[in-house]
Amino acid sequence: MITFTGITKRYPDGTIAVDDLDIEIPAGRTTVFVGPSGCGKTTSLRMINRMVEPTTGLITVEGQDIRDRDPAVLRRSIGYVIQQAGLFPHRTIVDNIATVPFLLGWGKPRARARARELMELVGLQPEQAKRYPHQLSGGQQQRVGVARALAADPPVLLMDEPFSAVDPVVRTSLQDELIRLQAELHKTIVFVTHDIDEAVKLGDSIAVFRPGGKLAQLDTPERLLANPVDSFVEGFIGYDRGVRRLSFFPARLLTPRTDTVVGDDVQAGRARELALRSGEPWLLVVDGERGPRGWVSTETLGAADPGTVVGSLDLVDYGHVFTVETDSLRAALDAAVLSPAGRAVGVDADGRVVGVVAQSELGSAIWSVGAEEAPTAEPVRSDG
Ligand SMILES: Nc1ncnc2c1ncn2[C@@H]1O[C@H](COP(=O)(O)OP(=O)(O)OP(=O)(O)O)[C@@H](O)[C@H]1O
Repeated sequence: MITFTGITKRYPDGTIAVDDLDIEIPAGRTTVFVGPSGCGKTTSLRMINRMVEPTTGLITVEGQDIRDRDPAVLRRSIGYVIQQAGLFPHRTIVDNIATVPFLLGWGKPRARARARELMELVGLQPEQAKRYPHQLSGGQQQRVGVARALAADPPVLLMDEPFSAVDPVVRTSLQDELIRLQAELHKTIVFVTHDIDEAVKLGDSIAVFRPGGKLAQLDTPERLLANPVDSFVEGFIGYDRGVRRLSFFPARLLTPRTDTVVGDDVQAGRARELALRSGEPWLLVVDGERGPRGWVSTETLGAADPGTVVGSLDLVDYGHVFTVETDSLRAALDAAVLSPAGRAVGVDADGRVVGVVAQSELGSAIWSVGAEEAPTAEPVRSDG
């Protein structure tokens, strides 16, 4: 655990970067510092490894006052990852990763063996070991930065906007990798970002800073989205927080309809009867394996020869699907909003159709969870 008690940082020019901060950062979890530019996130982070010294207050790491630790020794026990990786340009990738083990006097063979192990852990290829940083992409350099921070297996990892300089696709994959690594390693991670979506995705808890270096709210992502303490926090997390909060509720809460799903070998006349009976303007057509083929409207069915099989009619693209067992209500809502028929197709893990959810049914599920605490503190994530 890391604790801040009454921490204030006033820079020599009089700027108060952090103002009387009290915070407890639990061990083995990810705590994200988030807030607008200049609100003291980086300063707070750097006080943990004594790159910045507080003006007043006490910081402890695992119960020990960090002022009692030699700063250089302390830093070797705390991994540090920054934007654009900060790699040594004239050292190979393997030697960049082995920096701290070298400093700890491990000896080159052992340090390099450890570095190669870490390259694999963070998803780098062995043949990249002998390259130099400029020969890697930005995303790969960030992976090297993470591997370097983990080299001596420190219990604490400080990450200062580590993924903000890469494009959104690479960024998503780096975030996914970090979630996977953390599930395995259980480090005490303090992660700085100004992106609330990144904070919600990665954080077990989120500390929202307000201008002037004060803590506005410290909470789980789900509680933060449900109950922002004031208008500053509400404005910062965005007024679409209600929709984002649906990520914490499983799509299993929905009951997909099956009476509006027809096989592609069913005749149009029969399908039209089904549609009329269900009162639905669209039927979902599936193939012999229950894979989705597309939507057919009652108009198309009405205009078709009753003896024609629906699979040969003009079908409308079924859009995105959601996986009923593993996706969230938000994924189901996205699927419904993006569907040309205004209905979401729910599938099982093998992509077979489980049923269809209309916007009205989604609406009642969303309404029913409105005031509820989410069943899980972790966003529901699909495997895919
Ligand atoms: N060395 C310094 N000397 C004087 N003022 C500083 C120094 N470093 C930071 N500051 C000021 O302290 C305040 C907090 O800065 P800090 O970098 O901690 O904020 P931040 O929340 O991390 O911002 P960003 O998201 O833009 O990185 C800012 O007003 C900044 O200008």
